[in-house]
Amino acid sequence: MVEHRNQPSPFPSSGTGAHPMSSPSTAAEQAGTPAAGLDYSPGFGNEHVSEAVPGALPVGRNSPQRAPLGLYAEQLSGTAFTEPRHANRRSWLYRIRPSAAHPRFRRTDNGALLSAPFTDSEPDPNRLRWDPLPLPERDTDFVTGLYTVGGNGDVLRRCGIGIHLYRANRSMVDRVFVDSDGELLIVPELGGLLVRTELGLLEARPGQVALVPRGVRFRVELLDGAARGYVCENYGQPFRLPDLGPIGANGLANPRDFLAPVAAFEDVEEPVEVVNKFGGNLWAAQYDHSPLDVVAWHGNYAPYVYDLSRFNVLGSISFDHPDPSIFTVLTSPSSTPGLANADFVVFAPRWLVGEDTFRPAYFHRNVMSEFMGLIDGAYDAKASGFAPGGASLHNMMSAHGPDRDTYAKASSAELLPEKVDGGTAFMFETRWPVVVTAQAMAADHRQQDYDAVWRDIGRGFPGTAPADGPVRSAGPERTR
Ligand SMILES: O=C(O)Cc1cc(O)ccc1O
Ligand SMILES: [Fe+2]
Repeated sequence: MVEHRNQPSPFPSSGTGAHPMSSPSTAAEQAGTPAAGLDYSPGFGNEHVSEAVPGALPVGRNSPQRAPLGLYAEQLSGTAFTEPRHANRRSWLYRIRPSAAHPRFRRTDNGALLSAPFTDSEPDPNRLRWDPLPLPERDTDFVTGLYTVGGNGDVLRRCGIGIHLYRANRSMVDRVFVDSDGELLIVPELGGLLVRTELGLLEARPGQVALVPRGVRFRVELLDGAARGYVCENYGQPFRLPDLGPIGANGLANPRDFLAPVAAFEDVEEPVEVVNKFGGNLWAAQYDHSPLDVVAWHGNYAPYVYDLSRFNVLGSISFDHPDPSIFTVLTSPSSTPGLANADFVVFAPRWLVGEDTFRPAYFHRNVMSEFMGLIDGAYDAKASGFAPGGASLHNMMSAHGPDRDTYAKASSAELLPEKVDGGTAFMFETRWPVVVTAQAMAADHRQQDYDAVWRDIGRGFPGTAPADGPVRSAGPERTR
């Protein structure tokens, strides 16, 4: 039997224990720490290794007879034990108490947090758009402030997504949330979040996204007075980086820019409410301690934060508008190659140089369903009506694209190289039609006449052949 308790740790001591704020580690500095003051361990899907107290990690094995420092060893599996190595996600946690030491969960109010399938509304073929969700008037923390817009698939079959908004005006206090139904991709639009997870701390501000894996307990604290944003609850396979194919070994979201936390624990022996989303409902249990008590961990199942400004935007340098799949940050695959359960796609600042090209999003109908949000500024395919914090849904096969004003402008613009840097929009694109909840259909902030943005578009034929006017690019003539 090997006794590790008194051996020096072979791992760098990067954690901060009960004092989670500390100066950035070298690794985090190299990767560029978006959150000043927090340590991170960089690399998407890496086998991270972190201990808040030196010697807390066992050496050479996961589950020694007695874990170091009297800690309890516990495996957290995010994929089936037998999934292929490239997809397999699990971490080993070394904690003050085993997670098993908890009282009974009892049903609690779901509030506005709902799960697919939704039975109180019908799939709707109409284009839908919402103004920003008003900020709460009453005390509202991140969990209470979750508001479901729609979703698809089936929460119990681990397929599809839930699409939520959140708005909050206070930090979670003495309570912790865990989503057993899926991982949470959090997209802040207003206000920064400090996300205290079992595996350590993340900071996510507008322009950054945070992901909390299925089953990881966390508490959200507000860094600014109020917070609002979007959440993709992914019931399906965990988000991963998309394959790059002919793009090559680099580009789009680079793995090193994804930052996992380092171990940081709280040793709290006071009542803590743990709210567990399970099977579409909320359940709560009153613990006599904080479950955020992981002193050390290692593995590849971890939360992370990603700064969208790190996205290496690729696009056409000749002509035509590429499909927005080139803007995929993360993809949750289905069992059909190339068919995503969900893609997270970002429309980040970029140069447009296409010759003889209609440069904004084209008119289109798509078998995939497109939910869009706006983090700041404006989206270049919509001249008005799509505000930061707002949302749109272009469901399976619904006809959409540039609004009337955008079309008029872009189809007659002089095609000089142009930087589109007026804002950052994103899309949750998903394989199945999105069913909108009854609450989001009936909501005051839903726009009643989104169709109007395409009204009065004149007929295009017979038209006038473009002369050598501003519509034409300065590029060479092509013959067909
Ligand atoms: O509808 C949208 O605005 C999203 C979108 C953008 C784009 O550039 C091409 C296709 C597409 O669905
Ligand atoms: Fe679209």
